Amino acid sequence: MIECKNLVKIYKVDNELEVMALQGLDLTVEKGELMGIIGSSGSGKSTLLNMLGGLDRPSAGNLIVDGQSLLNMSDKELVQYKLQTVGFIWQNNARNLIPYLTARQNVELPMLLNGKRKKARAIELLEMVGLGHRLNNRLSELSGGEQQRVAIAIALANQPKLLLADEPTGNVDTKTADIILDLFRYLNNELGVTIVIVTHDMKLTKKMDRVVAIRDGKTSSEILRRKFFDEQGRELLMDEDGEPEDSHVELAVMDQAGRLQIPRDYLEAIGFESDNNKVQIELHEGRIVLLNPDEEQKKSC
Ligand SMILES: Nc1ncnc2c1ncn2[C@@H]1O[C@H](COP(=O)(O)OP(=O)(O)OP(=O)(O)O)[C@@H](O)[C@H]1O
Repeated sequence: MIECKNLVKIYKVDNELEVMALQGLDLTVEKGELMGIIGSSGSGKSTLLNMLGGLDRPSAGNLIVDGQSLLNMSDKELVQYKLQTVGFIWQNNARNLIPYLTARQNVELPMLLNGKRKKARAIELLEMVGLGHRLNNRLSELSGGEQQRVAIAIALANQPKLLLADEPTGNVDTKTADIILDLFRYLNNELGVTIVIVTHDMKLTKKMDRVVAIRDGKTSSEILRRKFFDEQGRELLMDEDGEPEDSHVELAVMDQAGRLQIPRDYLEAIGFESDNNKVQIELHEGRIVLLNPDEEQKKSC
């Protein structure tokens, strides 16, 4: 569904300063996948989502979504792409919603922009997100979690193949966040829509099969759900409460040139100083070992 290769985004600030928000990012997302993206503030998560949603254009690299290259698209094609291929859900749902319209009118609006007005479809979508009983309520009469569900129905209005959500649970409590994630999972199963969710919430990431971590504008690691097997080699399916502590494993992502990012706390554990930019790499009994060169030199004296 998504093929990002060596994606670069440079922002120009005051026509002089350049900020390299994405520094050669690689990412593949399969059709029908529900996956998460995490990373500290400023790592490039929103920039990536904006590129995927066609809200901004990449500076270089390759970005293909549903067979369409977002680098070479004309402005007209980009408008169609935004209307038909992707749906967006923001943390601040004021970007999705119009407060003085009812839930149903809000969902009808994007269909109207796409040249169709389908009352029945709007009702169907609101029922799908569990708001069949709130169709004619104005947005201001709904709770934060309910408003976010209207935002999801709006994002689905034009039957997108890809749903992008930027911190969709950032403004709601933990219980509502769980309900919203369950809703995403339900929609993913029912409609087969591919879903990419940016989140800070590590608890949410524990509920996903795959989470990609971004650091300094690059994919640094992938957190994958581990598979557990019984004595006969059959896969054990866990319910959420029965999941063990080590339900996920984190793997570093290596780029095509063999480069990988080493977590800062690992470097600190070997006494690596941040003003030093070299580590000693050794092959030891079939394992690659990183050593602090200063410590090694002291030992050999
Ligand atoms: N429009 C812009 N103009 C200039 N710099 C920008 C712009 N948008 C983002 N940046 C810079 O690009 C980098 C990545 O920003 P981005 O918003 O993608 O990070 P993020 O991981 O989403 O952060 P957060 O979790 O705080 O939202 C940051 O250094 C940011 O200051």
